[in-house]
Amino acid sequence: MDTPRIRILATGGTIAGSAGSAIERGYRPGQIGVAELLGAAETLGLDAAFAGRDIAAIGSQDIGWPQWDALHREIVAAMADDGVDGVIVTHGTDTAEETAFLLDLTLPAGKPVVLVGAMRPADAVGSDGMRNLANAVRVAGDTAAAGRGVLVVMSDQVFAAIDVRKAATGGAEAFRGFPRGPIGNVTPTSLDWFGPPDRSGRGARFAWPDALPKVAILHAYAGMDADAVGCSLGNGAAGLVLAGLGQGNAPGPVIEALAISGVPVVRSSRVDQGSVDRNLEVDDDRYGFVAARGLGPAKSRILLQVLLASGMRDPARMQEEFDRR
Ligand SMILES: NC(=O)CC[C@H](N)C(=O)O
Repeated sequence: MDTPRIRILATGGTIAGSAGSAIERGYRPGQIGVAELLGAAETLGLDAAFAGRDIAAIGSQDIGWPQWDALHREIVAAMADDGVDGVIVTHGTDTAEETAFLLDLTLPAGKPVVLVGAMRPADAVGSDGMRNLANAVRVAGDTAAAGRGVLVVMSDQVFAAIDVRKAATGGAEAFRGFPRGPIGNVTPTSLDWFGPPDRSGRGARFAWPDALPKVAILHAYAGMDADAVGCSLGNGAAGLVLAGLGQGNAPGPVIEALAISGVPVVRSSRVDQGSVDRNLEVDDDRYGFVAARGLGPAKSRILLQVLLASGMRDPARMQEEFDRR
């Protein structure tokens, strides 16, 4: 293949983070702009041609609608540009799963779109940023990366947006995939996919919304009372996601309050692994709840926001979307 032409959209995060010294513990994410990032990437001698754009320079804990809207617009433009073969988004790791999944729901299968981050700042000893970026270049430049949805590259592994979660607060290998683990292994000089693309030719699942409605996540715990439900509704939540116990459970009074909340309710789990299925201990049919299946709370919230933005209200229709992969 000809030298792949990669567009890099920078948003910040630890991959652009700096402590000012290799032995400094504290650091600030989003300190290194795309020009400097590209300069560093050029020195690696990768077989790729780069162009870049700064979308934001933030820790991803601060990401939200304005950055997502800009990012989506830039990626759509890059997909339509004959001079671009693949897109890389540099991103903080804290909310990479949310951004990746939102883009996954709203972009057509076409050119590869790859999110990449780092767990150690650029000037730390053993920084993982440049290796992850080199790996992302390898993936974004591979035509077989298209048709797999939005991808996340971390620690020599490729994850699909629908599976990926940040599963550890520290260490370079902080990302896991559920229910599928990684769908490929990557190094700067190799790329192995574990199967063929599963989304080839698919259009965008949802149109890009005009805005995302307010949806709250309620984290369940032993002894939880129903206050959180009332607070969220009082603050204008248009939907609620329960980060429930085990299979999406919560104490009886919480379930009862959710049932009469008058807004769509998705039951997910605070547990990292496994799915939440319908009508196991909670009678979803009776209460009108939606079971999150394989999606964790953060991604359940994104999907519920997109469904609400599309005008959907019927829990049965919503369940079909949560059942889809
Ligand atoms: N490893 C990281 O990228 C964390 C830095 C920051 N909290 C962010 O998510 O952007």
